[in-house]
Amino acid sequence: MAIIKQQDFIESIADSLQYISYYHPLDFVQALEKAYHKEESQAAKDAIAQILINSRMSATGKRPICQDTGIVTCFVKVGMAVQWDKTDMTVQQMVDEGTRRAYMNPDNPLRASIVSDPAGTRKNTKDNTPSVVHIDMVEGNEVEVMIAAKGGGSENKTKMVMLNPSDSVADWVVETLPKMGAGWCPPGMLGIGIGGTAEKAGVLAKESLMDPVDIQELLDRGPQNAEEELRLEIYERVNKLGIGAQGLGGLTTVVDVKINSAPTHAASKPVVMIPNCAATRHVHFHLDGSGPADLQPPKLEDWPEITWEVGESVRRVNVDELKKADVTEWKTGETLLLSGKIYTGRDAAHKRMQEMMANGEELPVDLTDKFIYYVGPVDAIGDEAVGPAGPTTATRMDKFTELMLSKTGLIGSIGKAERGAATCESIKNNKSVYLMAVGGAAYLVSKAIKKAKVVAFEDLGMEAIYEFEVEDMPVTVAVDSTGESAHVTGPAIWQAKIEELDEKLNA
Ligand SMILES: O=C(O)C[C@H](O)C(=O)O
Repeated sequence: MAIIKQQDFIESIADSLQYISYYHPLDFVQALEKAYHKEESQAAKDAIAQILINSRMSATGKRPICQDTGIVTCFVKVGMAVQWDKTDMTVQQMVDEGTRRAYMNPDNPLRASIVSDPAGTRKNTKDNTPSVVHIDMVEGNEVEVMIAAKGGGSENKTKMVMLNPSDSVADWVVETLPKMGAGWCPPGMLGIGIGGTAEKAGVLAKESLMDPVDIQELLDRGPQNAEEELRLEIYERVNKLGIGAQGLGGLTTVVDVKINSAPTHAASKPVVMIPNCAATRHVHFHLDGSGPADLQPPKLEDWPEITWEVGESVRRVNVDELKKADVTEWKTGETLLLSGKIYTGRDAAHKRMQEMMANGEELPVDLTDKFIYYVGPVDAIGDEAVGPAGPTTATRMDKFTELMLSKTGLIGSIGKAERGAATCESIKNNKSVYLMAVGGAAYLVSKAIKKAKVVAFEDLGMEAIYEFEVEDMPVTVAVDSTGESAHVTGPAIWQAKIEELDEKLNA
C-alpha cells in the first residue's frame, strides 16, 4: 500500500503548472517545426515562426508561452490501494492549493483568469481557482495525474452534437470546423469524444488532448481499428480545408486528431470536439509515495533555431501621429511595425464602456485617433514593462465594434482571429482597420511593449484598461478600410490551391 503525502501532491501540482506555463511539450514543438518547413503560405509560415520563436523564448526565460495561462484542468486517477497521509483536504482542495501556489508564484506569476458567478458579476477569484478536477478510482497503488492549463480561446470553440447512429463523425467535423473561425489559435489539435452520454463525450474529448502528438506514427504504420481510421480521415480532410495557422490560409490546420470513445446507447452517437490551441500545455506524472513528481527540464537544443524577419516592404507607423484618414492606405495582408501609445481593453472593459456611454457618462480615456489592443496581460516581473501580452480573440468584441468606431473616435483595433461579416462592414463604413498579432506568441509580443500602466478600471484586474507604449510591434492588416478580410480570402485561396495540388497528384 502506498502512502501519498498531501504536501507531495500539492507541490507536484504547483510545480507542474509552472512547468507547463513555459515548456511546450516537445512532441508539439516538433510537430510545429515540421509544419513550418512544409508550409507554403507565407502568412501562415510567418505565424508558425513567431509561435516557435516565442516557445523557445519562454522555455529560456521561464515566462508564460501565452498570456492566457488557462483554466487548470486535471485528471486524477487514484489507485484503490492508495492511502493519504492526511485526510483534511479533498483532492479538489489539494489541486486548488497547488494551483494557487503556482499562479501566485512571485518568480513567474501566472495570469488569474477565473471568474466566479459566471452568469452574474463575473468577479475574478484572483488566484485562478477553482480548477476543474476529474477523479477516477482505479486499480493499483499509485496516483496518476494528467494536468493541463486550457486556454479560453480554444475552449470557447468546443462543439457538441448528438448524431444519428449512422451519421459520419468526419463529415460533421469537416462541416463544423470552418464555422469555428480562428479564435482557437490553429495550428493545434482536435480532441474528439465519441459515445457515452452528452457529458461523458465532453470528458472523453478533453482527456484525449492529454496524449502526445503521434499522428505520424499512425500514418507510418497504418490504422488498426475504426477509431484510428477516423483519426486519419479527419486529419487529412481538415488539413485540406486550407484554414492554416491563425486562420490565414495554409497547409497545416491541425497537427494531430485525438479520439476517445466509450460504449453508448443504441439510439445515440454523442460527439464532442474540443480544439487545443498553439499554446498546448499539459504534463503527466505518477506519485507512488516516494516523493513529489520529478519534472525534468527539457533540453533547449531540442527547440528549432528558427528566425523571423519582417519583410522589406514593412510599413513603420508612429501611432501617436496617426490620423484616421492615414489608415485607408493600408491593405489587407500588409505587415506594420507600430510605435507609440495604444490602449488596451477586452470583454469586461468593453461592456463597462458600453454601459457608461448608454448612461451618458464620459469614458475614462480619450480614444480619439487611438488604437485599442484586445489583451489581458500577465503581470510584469523584474525589469519587464509587462508580462506576456498576446492578443485575445477579437471576434468576441464584434458586438461592441460599431459603437466604439462610430462614437469614440477610435481609429482601429488589434487582436487575433476573424471579424464577423457585420463587423467587416462596420470597419469599412467607418474607414477603420483591424490589425492582428499572432495568438500564442505572447512573450515575443511583450518584448515590443516598453512601458505599461493601468489607466482605468483597475478593479478588472487583467481586464483593466492599460496604456502601452510600444516600439516596432509587428502586426498584420487583417481587415482593411474596404472591409477585405484576410481570414476570408486566405483560407479560400489555400483550399483551392490544395485541391489543385491534389488533382495534379492524382492525375
Ligand atoms: O484570455 C486571453 O488572453 C485569450 C483567450 O484565450 C483567447 O484566445 O481569446
